[in-house]
Amino acid sequence: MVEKIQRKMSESRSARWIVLLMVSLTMMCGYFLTDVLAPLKGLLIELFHWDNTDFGLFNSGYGWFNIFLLMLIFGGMVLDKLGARFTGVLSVGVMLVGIGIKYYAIGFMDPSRTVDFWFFGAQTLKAQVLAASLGYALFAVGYETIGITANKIVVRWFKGRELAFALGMNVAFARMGTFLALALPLPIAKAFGNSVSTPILFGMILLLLGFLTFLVYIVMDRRLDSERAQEGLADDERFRFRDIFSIFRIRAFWYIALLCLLFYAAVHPFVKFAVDLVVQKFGVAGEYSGLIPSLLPVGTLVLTPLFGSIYDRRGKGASMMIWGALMLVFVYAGFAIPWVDHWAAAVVLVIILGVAFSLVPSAMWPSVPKIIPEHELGTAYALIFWVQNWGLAGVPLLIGWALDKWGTLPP
Ligand SMILES: NCCCC[C@H](N)C(=O)NCC(=O)O
Repeated sequence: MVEKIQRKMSESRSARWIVLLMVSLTMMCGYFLTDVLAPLKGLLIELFHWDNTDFGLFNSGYGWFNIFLLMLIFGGMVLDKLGARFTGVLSVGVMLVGIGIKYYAIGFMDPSRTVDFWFFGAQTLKAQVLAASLGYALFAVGYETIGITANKIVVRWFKGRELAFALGMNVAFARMGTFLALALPLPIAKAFGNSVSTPILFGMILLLLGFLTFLVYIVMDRRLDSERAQEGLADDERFRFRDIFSIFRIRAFWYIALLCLLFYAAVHPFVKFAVDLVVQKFGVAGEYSGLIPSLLPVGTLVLTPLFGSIYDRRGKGASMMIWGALMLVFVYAGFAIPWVDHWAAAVVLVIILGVAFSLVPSAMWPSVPKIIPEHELGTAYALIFWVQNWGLAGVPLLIGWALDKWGTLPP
């Protein structure tokens, strides 16, 4: 009996849910670290004299290597060529080095030191901001690559079964990471005498635990491979560089990539600046300011798997994405109208944003394997993330600059 269960890994329901849990925990730690500094903006300004542009620049660092050095696309190709196990370990390693640099910059560098350099003209920057941004840029390479790796793993284990629900669960874990990143860093920093670096250290320890859970996945995935090899079902179709061009020729791929760019560029920067928005526009007192933005990931925790399971049963992915996009327009119109300034309006808008932020990802990610073959999936997800990263990097920079230029309150 035991032997039968062991041999039939591919059909074991519990095996695939354990794989999902292990990989999702790794991702959750990455998501925590991505936004760990978001609630600490006030402390960065108070203790290190960062301004909005510094904060915007730091956040834009997220895309520097992924976009300009094409690291994300290479990550996708490595994934398709060398497999999810190798790519996952590499990604976590890169994340740890990047976050280590950021920890050093925030915890040990002199905040008043500046550096002069040339980049489209003479520039002077705070050395601490530059080092933290470079660390963040490196971290983001590993983090984005683990994102596409996780998607490919879930597709491998769940294709033909409850795929959208599983991808939705994976996103839900990620959102839990974002929620913890909004809720925990400030209390942790305060508990350690206003130490901005301690929450980063806490995140690094979490990521090491996430690495251990990834190792559990590796063991199970190896067994699945040997089972498939015994049954003569080994995945022998290999990715070739020219497959990129066949991905480019699929029109639906471009629609998804474009929606991904516009949608995520609107939502993720909101997470970074949301605390500021509820304080300054909706007049919410400082200590409660993290609560309203944290409703966003909490709602998506339940809704993303729910919408995913609806998608598994009924389809209609395109309609779900269209509805999500329309809701987003409504929400930002509400944020932009000056007389909509009651805290209750902020709560309602964030809840609607949460519904939109569940609808679109729960339909978008499982739509990709419907149009792209599995051996090109890593590269296809990477290309979509690459397009998306332009927005993730550019919009925070734009917001920081706009706040410094037109913000009515001092930074
Ligand atoms: N700060 C999180 C950025 C996540 C970017 C990533 N490329 C992604 O889109 N992941 C899927 C998701 O829905 O978060």
